[in-house]
Amino acid sequence: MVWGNILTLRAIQGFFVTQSSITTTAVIRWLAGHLSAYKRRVWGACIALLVAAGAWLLLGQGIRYAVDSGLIASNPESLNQATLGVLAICVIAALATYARFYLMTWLGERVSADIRQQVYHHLLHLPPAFFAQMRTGEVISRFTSDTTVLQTVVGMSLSMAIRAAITFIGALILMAITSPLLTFCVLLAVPAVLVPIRLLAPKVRRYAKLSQDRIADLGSHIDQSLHEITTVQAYTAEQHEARLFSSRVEAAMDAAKQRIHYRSLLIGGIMLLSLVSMLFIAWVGARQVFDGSITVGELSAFLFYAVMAGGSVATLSEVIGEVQRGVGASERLLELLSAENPLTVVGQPLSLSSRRSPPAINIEAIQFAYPDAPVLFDDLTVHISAGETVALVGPSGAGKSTLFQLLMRFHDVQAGQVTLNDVPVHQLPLDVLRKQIAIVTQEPVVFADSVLENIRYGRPDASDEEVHQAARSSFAHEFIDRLDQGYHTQLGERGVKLSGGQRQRIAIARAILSDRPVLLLDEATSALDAMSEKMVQQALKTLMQGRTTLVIAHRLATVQNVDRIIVMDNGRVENTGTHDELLKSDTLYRGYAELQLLT
Ligand SMILES: Nc1ncnc2c1ncn2[C@@H]1O[C@H](COP(=O)(O)OP(=O)(O)OP(=O)(O)O)[C@@H](O)[C@H]1O
Repeated sequence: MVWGNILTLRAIQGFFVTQSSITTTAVIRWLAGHLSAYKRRVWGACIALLVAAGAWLLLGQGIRYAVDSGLIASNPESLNQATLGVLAICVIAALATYARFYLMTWLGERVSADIRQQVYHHLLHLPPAFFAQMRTGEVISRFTSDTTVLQTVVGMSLSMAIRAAITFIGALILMAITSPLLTFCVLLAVPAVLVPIRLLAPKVRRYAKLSQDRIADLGSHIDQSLHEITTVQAYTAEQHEARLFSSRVEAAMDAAKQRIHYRSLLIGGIMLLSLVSMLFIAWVGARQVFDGSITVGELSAFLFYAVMAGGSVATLSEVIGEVQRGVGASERLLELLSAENPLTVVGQPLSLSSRRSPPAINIEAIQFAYPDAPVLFDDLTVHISAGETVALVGPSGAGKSTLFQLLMRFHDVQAGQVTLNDVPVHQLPLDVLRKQIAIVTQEPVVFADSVLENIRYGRPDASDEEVHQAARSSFAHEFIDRLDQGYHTQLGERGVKLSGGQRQRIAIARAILSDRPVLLLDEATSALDAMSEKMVQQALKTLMQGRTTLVIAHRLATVQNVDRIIVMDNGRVENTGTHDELLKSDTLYRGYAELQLLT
């Protein structure tokens, strides 16, 4: 099918917009978009910035007045006036600086918090294939360190850069009023100062991004090794992990060294060029005082402005590196945001005629391969009637779990279609489709939350009593009751405080509570002891009534009584029938049954 081909093509090309196509303009537009939600504070910060810069500039005039009318003219009255004036200017400058600092830091925090939410929301909707391609540790690093860089850049560096730019322009104007000749000399020096910025800033930015990438590698290493700490320690792989980590730390350090090198060059180069220019200007100025074309006060004011202008350029040179770092961090976050979800509704969105009654499931001549993997299903057809309970059996790798994934549309088929009540899944909004299905996976998932909330995950609006009822049906109530704080016991990350069988019963309770018309059970009772399994099987049997159920089971004892068994091998349906029929007609199935002493 054409849509299938288009989707695969996109998936093969990868999820990302390539980094080179994210321009600085796009980054600025993106950040400006976030800032525009807080216009009043942005205006407030700009006004505070202008007032502070203006006050500092006015200080030069105070100095000129104090020198010419006070010092040189030996007039104490003027000197007092000038001192009071300068004091007032200082107070205004300090108040405006407070307002600027507060507002800009607030904006930095706010924007990075908003960006975290935007990126997280986006990621939540990306398909599992994206996370198979991108390591979660890397994603976490982009969240934490890149947004922190942005927070500093928007909150501090950007305001410093704007303040420095305003001060520079203002100082230049006042210098021009004081002495056009000296200002001309300053203007001659400006291009020289810009040369290192032009040459070195792109390098700083490149190495900043590389350095963040290396930090992300560290994040994913920590994430993986600490999550699997039991395996690491069981195989006494601590040394190996430490060595690997150390090599990654060094790689991050190397990238950082390059960034620091170019940043230092940038700062040092600009410093040197501005100081040399200042020296030259002071020399020309002193000669102008000699020939009487300017007063000592004017020269003092001019030098004050020149120092301010030089200081602004130095600030700019420092924060430009930081801003480049922010652009690098933004690029990495924009990359995450550019990842597209290929699983969109194709054509006119349809709905299901009845959301409550169990649907018929049809898999029609599908073709499917995982990205970069050989074809798994080639022309596979499976029909499941409404309300039927069907077991899928077959050797490992036959494609049983993949069928579940296709039913929930975690991947798209490349040809053919999967339908629910004759509605193709690719024409159903994803949430409508997935709200039809309750799944218990091979490795039951338990979140770091209370037992109550773990079960309620299946239906967030369920009452406590409904949660207890679901736990009773999955035979989980008894062990939950024995826990320290019963249903309020916190289960720890990934449910580490529970046994495999207990986790499975929590997952089954969640599925029971969710009360959805399709039930997918992937080895749902494999971790239970014989006694609990028997009880849970009984509970599942009741649950399956009035639902369309697909069960994957390696142990045939658990599926002997289902309506139909489908024997799969190598992505193909080998046979189908009841347990007794298959015992007679299917050698693969009989072989299984004999191994499990069921004959
Ligand atoms: N995300 C993936 N990317 C690439 N290949 C995959 C992916 N998931 C599964 N496969 C491959 O697809 C094939 C079918 O896997 P699947 O998990 O559907 O088998 P299964 O019948 O459920 O096996 P088991 O009974 O061991 O769970 C296997 O060869 C597997 O290696």
